[in-house]
Amino acid sequence: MRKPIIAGNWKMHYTVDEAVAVAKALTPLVKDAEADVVICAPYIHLPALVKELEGTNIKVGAQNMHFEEKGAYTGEIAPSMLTALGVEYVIIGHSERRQYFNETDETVNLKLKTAYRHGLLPILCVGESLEDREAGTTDAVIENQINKAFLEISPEDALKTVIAYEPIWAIGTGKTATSEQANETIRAIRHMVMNLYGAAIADAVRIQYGGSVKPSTIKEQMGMSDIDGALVGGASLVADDFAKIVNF
Ligand SMILES: O=C[C@H](O)COP(=O)(O)O
Repeated sequence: MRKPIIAGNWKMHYTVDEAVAVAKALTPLVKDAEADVVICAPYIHLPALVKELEGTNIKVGAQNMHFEEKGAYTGEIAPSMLTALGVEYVIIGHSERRQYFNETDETVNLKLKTAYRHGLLPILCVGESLEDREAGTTDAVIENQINKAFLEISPEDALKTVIAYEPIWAIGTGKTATSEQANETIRAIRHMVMNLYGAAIADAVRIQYGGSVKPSTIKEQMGMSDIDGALVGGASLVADDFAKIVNF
């Protein structure tokens, strides 16, 4: 039985004070959640959020990190900087990083390896563009992302990964993939994981859906056979809305 996991990705929103206020409002609303709850916030919010959420059931994640341990990488953040704060999760390979910041399948693979080495739990994002979907290449595109992401990664580490399936055309557009579409692709991803690691790991690995998830869509999505949670952008910014999603 896979435990659901709902993660909010606050992207580039809020000042530190605003972020803390949302976290404070969210805490009592999700305290009895059956799902794992994570908030992935901008780097400068992380110390204050870890402090605010200490002793609650809400975990804190980063939205990216560098794959190197340290060095001359101006503007970057090393994994040990995150773990030293008490950050537990890190999003790797979000489509916005792939699209705007030259994230490649190779850097995604390097970042995953670094995350495991530091005990950070990665949320690995994969997904197709609208052109891919219309061309009927969705599964092939995602299989390539999955195979390259997990290159030389052990089954034990693979199991720690949360995979987020995010069709790029559904992110921030209000166009949600239908629950059936999302479930079908997530089932295909599970099959890809099985090809790499066998049935036991494929059955156990948690795979989220992301892309315009809202309080009104989550129940049906979570009722699907293979959807184990959600990576939520816009609707995670408001405590009431995110709580409704978490408490689906
Ligand atoms: O990381 C979250 C996803 O990009 C989804 O964002 P969204 O819920 O605003 O569509």
